Amino acid sequence: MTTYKKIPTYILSGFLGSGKTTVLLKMLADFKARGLKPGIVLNELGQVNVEGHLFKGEKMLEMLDGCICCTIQDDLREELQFFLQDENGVDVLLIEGTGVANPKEILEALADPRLEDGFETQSVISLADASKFLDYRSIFSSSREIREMLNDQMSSATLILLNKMDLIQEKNKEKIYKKMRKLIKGDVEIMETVYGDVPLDELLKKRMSTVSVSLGKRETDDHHHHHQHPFKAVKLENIPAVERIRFEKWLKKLPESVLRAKGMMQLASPSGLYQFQFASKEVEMERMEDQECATCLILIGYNMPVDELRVSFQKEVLQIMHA
Ligand SMILES: Nc1nc2c(ncn2[C@@H]2O[C@H](COP(=O)(O)OP(=O)(O)OP(=O)(O)O)[C@@H](O)[C@H]2O)c(=O)[nH]1
Repeated sequence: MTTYKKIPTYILSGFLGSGKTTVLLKMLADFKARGLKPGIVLNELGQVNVEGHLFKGEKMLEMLDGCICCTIQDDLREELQFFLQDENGVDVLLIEGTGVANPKEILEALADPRLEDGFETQSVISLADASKFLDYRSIFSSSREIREMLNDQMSSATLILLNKMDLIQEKNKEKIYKKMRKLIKGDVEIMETVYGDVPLDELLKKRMSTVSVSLGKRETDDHHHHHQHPFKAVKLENIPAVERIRFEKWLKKLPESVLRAKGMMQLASPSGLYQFQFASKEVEMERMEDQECATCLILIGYNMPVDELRVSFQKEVLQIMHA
């Protein structure tokens, strides 16, 4: 029998804006420094990957406008085959789900008999935004589906990164740990992080011995392919130049139903094209090297009042009064 080396695979999980891409980029940089060739599977909720430029030159598959956990779980299976072809070989594979993906479903896709011999899941690294961990549990207390998804993101983990510790209120720490301990398996380690900073060796530890997914239960996919995501991504395009201060003010005043925003904006001053990130009520902007990209604003949230948001953007940011 021929034996060949399986590709060590890491799953990055965690809710919207918790810091998955931040950790992924650190892992990539470290792999390269060690002379390893990484492969990446990225899944975005919006129709466009606004962070695409960060991965220039990488072997990457993007799965846009869907979510690994439902409609494109089959695509994930198909596309993972890409990395099994000799010419696309990689030393290690990183899979980042959307912020609303259930890592169990990713594990299930990897446990497919056609893939099982090719990939070996080492760890499910789940990030939690420490500054929002308790808030989210109260905001979503009335939705069983979301609560379960948030809980599964923690309970399926083999390592938890309690991220954004710089934004946390000290008095909440004990409550977070209490809640977290109830969700995770006893021996799962929790590491406190800021910008996902952990030694790579900790992230790379093989923390998964057997994949606890029952393939017997795949039941022709009847149940989990039909749920509707309560989360939606809305995209605004062709946006004229905006004043940075006005835009940031608008972002910070967004209703709680908007959980995350990102995109590409043309700023009036300082003038230029900027990529922006909005998570945990914080805004980050970075000037793009390539100033030719199209502008867009992606809002991700839960039951968002889309028309109101569009109108308030026009009025408050673009100052179009007759919107
Ligand atoms: N203050 C603070 N900001 C952080 C930290 N970690 C990440 N961020 C910022 O939070 C924002 C979201 O981080 P990402 O790494 O894009 O989060 P994500 O989980 O990939 O987000 P989704 O794309 O929504 O799934 C970015 O602006 C990050 O720079 C942290 O520890 N502290």
